Amino acid sequence: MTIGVLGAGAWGTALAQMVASDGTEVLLWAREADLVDEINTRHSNDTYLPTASLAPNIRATDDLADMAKLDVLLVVTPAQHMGTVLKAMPSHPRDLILCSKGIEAGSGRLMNHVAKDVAPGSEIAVLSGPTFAHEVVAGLPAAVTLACGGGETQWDRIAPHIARPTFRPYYSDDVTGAEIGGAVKNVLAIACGVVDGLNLGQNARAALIARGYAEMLRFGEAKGAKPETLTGLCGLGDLVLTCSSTSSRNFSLGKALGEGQDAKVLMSDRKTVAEGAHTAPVLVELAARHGIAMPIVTAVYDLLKGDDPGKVVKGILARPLKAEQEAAG
Ligand SMILES: NC(=O)C1=CN([C@@H]2O[C@H](COP(=O)(O)OP(=O)(O)OC[C@H]3O[C@@H](n4cnc5c(N)ncnc54)[C@H](O)[C@@H]3O)[C@@H](O)[C@H]2O)C=CC1
Ligand SMILES: O=C(CO)COP(=O)(O)O
Repeated sequence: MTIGVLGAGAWGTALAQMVASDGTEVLLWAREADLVDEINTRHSNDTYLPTASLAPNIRATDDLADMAKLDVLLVVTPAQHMGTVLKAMPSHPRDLILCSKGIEAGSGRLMNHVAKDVAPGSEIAVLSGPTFAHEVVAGLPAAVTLACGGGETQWDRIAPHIARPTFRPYYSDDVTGAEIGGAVKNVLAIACGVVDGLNLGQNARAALIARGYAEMLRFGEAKGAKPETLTGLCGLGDLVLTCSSTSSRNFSLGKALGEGQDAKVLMSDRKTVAEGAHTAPVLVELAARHGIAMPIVTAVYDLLKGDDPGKVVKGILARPLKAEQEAAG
């Protein structure tokens, strides 16, 4: 069984290191030729994961044809580029494990639909959960949802190649739920960062996490996700992690917005990806299409367009009172 990782940002690099930790040979695709060189000669990735000291059994390439020949491929590009990168491959491995967290702008498609369209012969799985790359690369314990479109047969085939003593996947067959958890929590993490940047306190943050989670459940229900998937690692687990720490790029982006920095400047200066900023607009569109109220997601969208944070928060608090468990509204 040969295995590789598509995308050498922080998460792709950490996943490569985690898989390589038992001596497995891992092929890591980076789009930057100088990064390929750096990984192969210095075993580091100073741009995206400066804390990492990579195993020598990780080899990097910038040739997509090398990746096509593998049996299992972890796909870890930013969500908005996944379709383009997969399309550029001459063929596709039998198992594609999608690790990116987002929804395709324009089409509104989840990543498993994007991948299935480009690689109809592959079986799709989704790996998602509370996993900061710098902790995983350091070998600290983490657990994830590994949702297998190919069911238990696919799980039996791929789980041994992902599970390591400090990295614990849990089986699910709910690919949609696993994806929705990761995509929606990124937007909610921006909102929690805003609360932090505005010094609105920990009560407000807890309220936002709980009400944001209600939005995630509502959206998940409309898209056919199982609610129990969203109570798990890829939903609530990841929401709690990213809504509580400046290690999250999404949370940090929100914090800067709350502190009054300009959204356009913040986005144009970025080298790393804050997926929530790309997911928020498309999520607002999808929520409208499904007739679902997602006021926190909409507030994040407004902030990213440049609305005043104080005004947006006032608007959220001034909404009509309602039942906590009401299905919509
Ligand atoms: N960093 C983390 O702790 C975690 C990240 N993720 C997810 O993994 C995915 C990748 O994020 P990171 O590895 O953190 O990225 P990153 O922010 O560390 O690096 C940016 C990546 O984007 C790539 N890129 C830029 N322009 C591109 C283009 N036109 N085509 C293809 N690739 C391009 C860069 O080569 C680089 O690999 C995201 O969906 C993120 O939500 C998931 C779990 C944890
Ligand atoms: O998804 C993540 C942790 O599970 C990483 O979050 P950020 O992309 O906000 O840094």
